[in-house]
Amino acid sequence: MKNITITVPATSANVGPGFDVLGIAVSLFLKLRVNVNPDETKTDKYNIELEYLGDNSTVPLDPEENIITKVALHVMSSFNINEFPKHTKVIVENCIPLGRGLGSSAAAIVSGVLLADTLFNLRLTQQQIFSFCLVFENHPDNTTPAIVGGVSASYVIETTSELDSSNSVVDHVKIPINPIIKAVVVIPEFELSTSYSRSVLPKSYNIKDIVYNLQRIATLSIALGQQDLRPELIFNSMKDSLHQPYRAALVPGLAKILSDLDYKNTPGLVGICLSGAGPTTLALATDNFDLIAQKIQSIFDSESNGSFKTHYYVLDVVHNGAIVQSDL
Ligand SMILES: Nc1ncnc2c1ncn2[C@@H]1O[C@H](COP(=O)(O)OP(=O)(O)O)[C@@H](O)[C@H]1O
Ligand SMILES: N[C@@H](CCOP(=O)(O)O)C(=O)O
Repeated sequence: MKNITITVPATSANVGPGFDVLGIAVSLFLKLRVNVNPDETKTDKYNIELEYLGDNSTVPLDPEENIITKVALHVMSSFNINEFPKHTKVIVENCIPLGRGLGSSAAAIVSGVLLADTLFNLRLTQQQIFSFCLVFENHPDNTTPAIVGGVSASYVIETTSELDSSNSVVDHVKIPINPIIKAVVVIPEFELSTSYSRSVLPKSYNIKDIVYNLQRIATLSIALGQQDLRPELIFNSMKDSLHQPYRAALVPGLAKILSDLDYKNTPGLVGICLSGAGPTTLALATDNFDLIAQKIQSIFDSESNGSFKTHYYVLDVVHNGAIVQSDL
């Protein structure tokens, strides 16, 4: 019997102005416990048996449909491998809420690539891992920090087309973040798929809005790592004019949260934005974490007329990214 554990963190993409560029790894995890037992007689499709712990009842278990195994099969097929080793059992423990803007799909994709890599000792380079992930999620702002940890900025080169990212290459840089900063995420109890939340964005933008974000992404990438944090600099740098204004209609309360809370009226708060494609909000903070979360929750409550509940976590930034432990 051989055992592997793959752990991949949740990620909060965009961090305000960095649409499809910036992401931050935070301490909620997807964990795969894998064992390979060639003596077991049971044969499932592709030799793989999947089991989810907890409530992930909407997730398909068919290996061709499930995102983790689908990604692993894709990676394997590019090495002419068509089935998992006999008999492979994967137990999935997922603490990343689905469809909430915390990178659950990115974590699943990364885990699928690492699963294939580890089972078959493919020795994929980090660049190959990035490229395989891009086939399934054509913006690298979640997958990069899920792989490398911390806060990262990524760009894509050699994209052949929107549909075929297999020849694309991702490069990235890690952005220092002051260790006193934590991530307060307030999570509405409804799902918002990333593809739907992308569909409401305009096809073209006014140059004023583009410059607004360019100015902020540059200042934010330095401001986050400064030893003497300047809350006003981070707060103003985390504003956005490319996606949040359009997504506000999908997230009741978001507009008021972004306009009412600031670093002056909420001590400890250094910046606030939509997490990924939503509906979660991300507040970066140095103190008063629970109070900040409760303030955000009360706006969600009043603006949604109680039509949905929320819960929150105070999370650490995860500096190491995905981890594979294996006795293979
Ligand atoms: N651990 C997982 N196993 C299988 N499918 C998953 C897993 N995590 C996410 N998914 C799939 O990804 C979908 C959510 O992806 P997406 O809309 O991009 O939202 P987000 O990545 O922000 O959570 C889920 O509805 C589910 O289909
Ligand atoms: N840049 C993407 C990020 C989506 O993140 P997710 O966690 O919601 O999948 C976007 O804003 O669409």
